[in-house]
Amino acid sequence: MLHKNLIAGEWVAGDASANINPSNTHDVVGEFARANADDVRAAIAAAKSALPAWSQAPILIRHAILKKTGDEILARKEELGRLLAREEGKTLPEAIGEVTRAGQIFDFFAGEVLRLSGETLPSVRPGVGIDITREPVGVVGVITPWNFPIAIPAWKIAPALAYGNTVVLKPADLVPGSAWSLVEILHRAGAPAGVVNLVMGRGSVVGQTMLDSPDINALTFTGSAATGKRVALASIEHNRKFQLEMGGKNPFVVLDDADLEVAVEAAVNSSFFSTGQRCTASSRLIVTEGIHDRFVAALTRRLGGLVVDDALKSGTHIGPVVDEGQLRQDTDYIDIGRQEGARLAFGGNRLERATPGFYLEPALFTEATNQMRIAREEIFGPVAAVIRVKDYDEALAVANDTSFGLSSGIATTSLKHATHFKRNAEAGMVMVNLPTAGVDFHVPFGGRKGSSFGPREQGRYAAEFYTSVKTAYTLA
Ligand SMILES: NC(=O)C1=CN([C@@H]2O[C@H](COP(=O)(O)OP(=O)(O)OC[C@H]3O[C@@H](n4cnc5c(N)ncnc54)[C@H](OP(=O)(O)O)[C@@H]3O)[C@@H](O)[C@H]2O)C=CC1
Ligand SMILES: O=C(O)CCC(=O)C(=O)O
Repeated sequence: MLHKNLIAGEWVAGDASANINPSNTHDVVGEFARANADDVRAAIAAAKSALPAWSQAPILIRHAILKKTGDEILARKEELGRLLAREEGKTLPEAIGEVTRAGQIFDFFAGEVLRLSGETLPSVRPGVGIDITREPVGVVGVITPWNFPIAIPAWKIAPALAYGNTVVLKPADLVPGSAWSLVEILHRAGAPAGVVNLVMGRGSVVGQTMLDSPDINALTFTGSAATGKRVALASIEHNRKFQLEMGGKNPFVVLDDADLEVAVEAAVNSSFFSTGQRCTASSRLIVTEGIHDRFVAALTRRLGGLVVDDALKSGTHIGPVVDEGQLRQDTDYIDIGRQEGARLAFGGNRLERATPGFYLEPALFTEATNQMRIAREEIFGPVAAVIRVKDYDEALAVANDTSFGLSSGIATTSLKHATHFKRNAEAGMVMVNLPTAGVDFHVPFGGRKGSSFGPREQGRYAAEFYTSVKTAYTLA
């Protein structure tokens, strides 16, 4: 069956592209239609004409559609989790966790529809009243990456719809299956024609046509810094609101006084779970010298016990890398690390398994410095470098010496250091004795410096991007 694009409420065919399972490249997950530029323009036009009715729709209708969508996602989390693990390569428990998060996000924003509010203030002028209200921004373009195939579309589409906007979604070409399922659920849940449009296909065609359209009023993007820059430049050109979530080079600090077990578990999760393919993953483990050798020994032992295998197999801890291109990027960086003089203390080899897939042993470097490319550039794979430092002050300085600022973590039993780190880490999110990755669905998500641009995503803070504030003055 060809999975078609959804444009103006109709399923529209297009050139078929095969969605391949990275755990087994002989396994075709499904055939998905690729949209062309005309399809994209039709989707944008449909979103524009659906906007007036949707933005005025009774809030109970908007609430019901989002709630129904969230409930169905949660009811089908095992099945959708299998699809996600099969197309992206994260393990089945990780994939079911992501689907669950997507369902919870829809439920959360279904609730937000009923909590929309404004403010009434007195004016400095006698007899004048002021109302401050929020209105939809309009047609929202959503461009998403491959590493969270359902959660990222969910955390962009749910608030867009809750606040009365219409949507054109372009999911990553590598993983259209989960996005297609999400849109199909929304369609059946009653989203009117044109309110949610799905245009699958390549970024260079589908994404670029969205960037070039004067009729997209706001664009929300997650992906690489290079594409983020294109989104920014095109959006400025079109006077469009935009929001970018890009890379990370997140530090995880381990202090002498850390609980070793807590530190190792948080580091393994931060650096290697989800195959290191999270913008919140930690690829810099900054360790003070009193615990350094014990930490490296314990971490290496732990890595030796991890199973890298088919994402759907029970007992797999780390699934495959998403595709051949990303695998090449990971192994290139492993070579770069060696050439730069870091010591490969564990792993880094390509692995053969029962089925042909993109399997890579987790790679741990030691004796790295923060100036090396492996410590400065986003790798986006199961590769981490340990940087030895003297004390907390040096650890904090190294942690902040990066052009990114998404997430930051520390393992310590010292309240003083934990408190100081929370205040002084130059990142949008700080974790104490917890992994740098794996965030809640109901609180703000986003970073600083080169990691993010624009208002925060998720939770109530999402309203900043998806609404436009109006201040009205009335002479009574
Ligand atoms: N912050 C994060 O969460 C992520 C960071 N990355 C980083 O980016 C690197 C490369 O990954 P990649 O998937 O290529 O990232 P991209 O930035 O290319 O992809 C993100 C999204 O942008 C789309 N896109 C690509 N080109 C354009 C364009 N000209 N106009 C509009 N949209 C476009 C992509 O489409 P399509 O893929 O269909 O061509 C995809 O939907 C990774 O190795 C990693 O370092 C990647 C993913 C997520
Ligand atoms: O760590 C998380 O839970 C979210 C990570 C994420 O959003 C990303 O990698 O794009």
